[in-house]
Amino acid sequence: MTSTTAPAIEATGLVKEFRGTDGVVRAVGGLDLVVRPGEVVAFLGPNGAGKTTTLDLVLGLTVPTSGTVRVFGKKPARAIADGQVAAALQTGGLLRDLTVRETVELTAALFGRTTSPVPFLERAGIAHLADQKVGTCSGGQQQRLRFAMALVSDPDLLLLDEPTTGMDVRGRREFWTAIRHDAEAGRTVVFATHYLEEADAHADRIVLVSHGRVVADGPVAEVKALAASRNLEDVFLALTTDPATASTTTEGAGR
Ligand SMILES: Nc1ncnc2c1ncn2[C@@H]1O[C@H](COP(=O)(O)OP(=O)(O)OP(=O)(O)O)[C@@H](O)[C@H]1O
Repeated sequence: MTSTTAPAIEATGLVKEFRGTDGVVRAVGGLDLVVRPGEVVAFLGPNGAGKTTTLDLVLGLTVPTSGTVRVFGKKPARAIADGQVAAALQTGGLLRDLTVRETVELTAALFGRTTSPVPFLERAGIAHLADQKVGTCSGGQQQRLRFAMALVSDPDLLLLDEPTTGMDVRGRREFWTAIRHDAEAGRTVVFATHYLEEADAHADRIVLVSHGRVVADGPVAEVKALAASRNLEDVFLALTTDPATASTTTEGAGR
């Protein structure tokens, strides 16, 4: 990891619209966010709130309709090329016919590294699956593999989209132990989740989004206090509404 004073993420007036059959969907609607190096941030919000789209924008997988996003002061593509950011996304990124070991070796090769895959497999708790074909791994095992792949470049910023979905209890515990260890070593971690207890237990800070905008942002205790509640679920329900009820606009741009 490298040391830098620039924000890990700086999003300003970020907007992303998609053209759909019913008009234009505003997935991200003017999002402002600064994540400082070393923070562990939980990104919460109802289905369709814009979490995945925001992570895609930070990764440069899609371009903003308007607004800007910088990663360690750079355009996302530059930060990725410099190995400063990596992600474990919900789907994709895996070749079914490779083994687990080969997958991590290939990832390392893409970064021009000849490092052994074993430490990454161990940290993701899947060393025992090294010779298993990816296509025969369970959903939770594949999630762990995506995590192992994300660790290969030793990124300064790790983006995780619903990282523990499909993981069993032991998997979750090992995963969060690994994340905490990384955070203590200075890695910035941003994770989108629907598991409020994971945000409560493992994040330093919660960013709650609804309809593509930040509706609450602060340390876990502060966000809970917003609804005079000790229960994060109450805050979530009080501050968010169902994006399915959101109206669409008729103008805008696609991906
Ligand atoms: N490629 C796309 N084309 C059209 N609409 C899209 C596209 N990607 C996302 N959307 C829409 O943008 C909105 C935000 O979606 P997004 O996946 O970012 O939400 P999310 O908060 O990650 O949801 P979830 O919790 O269900 O994963 C939704 O209304 C979704 O249908």
